[in-house]
Amino acid sequence: MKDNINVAIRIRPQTEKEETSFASSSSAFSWAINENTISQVTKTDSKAYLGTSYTFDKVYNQDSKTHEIYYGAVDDIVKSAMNGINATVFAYGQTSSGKTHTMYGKSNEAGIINLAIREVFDHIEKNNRRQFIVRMSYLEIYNEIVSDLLDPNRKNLKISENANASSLTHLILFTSL
Ligand SMILES: Nc1ncnc2c1ncn2[C@@H]1O[C@H](COP(=O)(O)OP(=O)(O)OP(=O)(O)O)[C@@H](O)[C@H]1O
Repeated sequence: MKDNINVAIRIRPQTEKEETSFASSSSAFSWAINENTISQVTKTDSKAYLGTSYTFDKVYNQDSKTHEIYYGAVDDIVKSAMNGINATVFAYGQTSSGKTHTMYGKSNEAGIINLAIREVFDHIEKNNRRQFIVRMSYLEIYNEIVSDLLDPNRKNLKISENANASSLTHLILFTSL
């Protein structure tokens, strides 16, 4: 991978409500995708640029499937993690933008988490000369409260710094109270 940080955008299809309000709004604009750039265009002409464009490492349109995003933007990161390189994949976006749909998936479309876990265990199965220890935690950070979602009592977690971490790496640990 070329850079340490890659940003991919996924555009989700409009809901029926959004379609209706889009059709009736005179100030609404649309987005045109040109390779990795999205540009604001008038809603009637995808070539009539309104001036604002943003470029990302990857842009996936509303017809894209989660497995395309996984193999285009995530699989290399999971593979490097399996070779000892620290890696993070996270979804960021306003409410209802499609984070859960993309990361968690549905019964008919596996999410990024499912596909990543499958890759982790495929890698372990193919490398049976090495010993792997897989640890998992499942945390929620909501309104600055950290909860352990695997704890049936959902205790809030205390955040503390790891005193042994080097001055360059300030590792924040989530610990149970
Ligand atoms: N790519 C997609 N294709 C079809 N439907 C989608 C897509 N992305 C999201 N949706 C639908 O849009 C709605 C909102 O998506 P989702 O719940 O994933 O948003 P979210 O970002 O997790 O929201 P929140 O931050 O409020 O939890 C859901 O009904 C979901 O099924």
